[in-house]
Amino acid sequence: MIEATSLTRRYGATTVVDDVSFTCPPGTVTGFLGPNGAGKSTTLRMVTGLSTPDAGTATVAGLPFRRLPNPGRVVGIMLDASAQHGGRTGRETLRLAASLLDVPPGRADDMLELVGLAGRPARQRVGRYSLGMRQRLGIGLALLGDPDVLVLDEPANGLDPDGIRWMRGLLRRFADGGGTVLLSSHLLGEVAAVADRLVVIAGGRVRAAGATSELLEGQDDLEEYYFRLTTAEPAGAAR
Ligand SMILES: Nc1ncnc2c1ncn2[C@@H]1O[C@H](COP(=O)(O)OP(=O)(O)OP(=O)(O)O)[C@@H](O)[C@H]1O
Repeated sequence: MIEATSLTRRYGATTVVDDVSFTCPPGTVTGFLGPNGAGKSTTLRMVTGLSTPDAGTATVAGLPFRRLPNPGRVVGIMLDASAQHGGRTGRETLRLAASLLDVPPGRADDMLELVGLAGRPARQRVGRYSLGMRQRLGIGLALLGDPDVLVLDEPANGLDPDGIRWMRGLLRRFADGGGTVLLSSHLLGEVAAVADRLVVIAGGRVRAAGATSELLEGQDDLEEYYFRLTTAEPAGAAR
């Protein structure tokens, strides 16, 4: 599971993540929602040890990410699907990652199959991939170490409607098998379709958090509800 407690991050005089707390229990998908610049990526970077909080803590499977003995086997991460070397093929990318994680090379091929990149796409250079293909490769990389936890920044970005449906199914099955998923998005409708729980942030502060069914109960217009949540002043904002 993932536990964030009062996470805070400042850049210069600006607090971009302000006292953010949430829990992602095993067996659930948590959607982390907010508009551009809300602080989602910064929070995910703190959860995955890429950025050090100015205050607060984040743990994955009970430990701060940097203290996990074999992090790739515990948590699969996709923060930037375009971060892969463009000169390697999809298969080479996964094979190399498999050797670094010390998983059998055959697992790389299994992942290519799983994410729909087996065959010709596996032999293409990643630099030639569409954004949707990069997202698929990123998911394959995240799943390579057979982790219990997935942390994904905007995984639906660049996927076509079919791809989005595929991604939902994959994440649902992962969670139904006991896994923990935390994924970010700008789009409430898209996330509400798969997430059991939602954490909505704006201006670095949590605006709403809880079970999706409870938060959305009686809300006929998701867009309007989301707009209200993310533009209203947060409770106790005067500080
Ligand atoms: N390295 C940095 N230095 C200075 N400011 C930063 C840095 N990284 C992020 N920020 C600022 O922190 C704020 C939150 O950014 P963040 O990327 O976490 O938002 P986000 O919710 O992921 O947005 P988006 O949906 O656009 O990706 C923004 O105002 C951004 O400009």
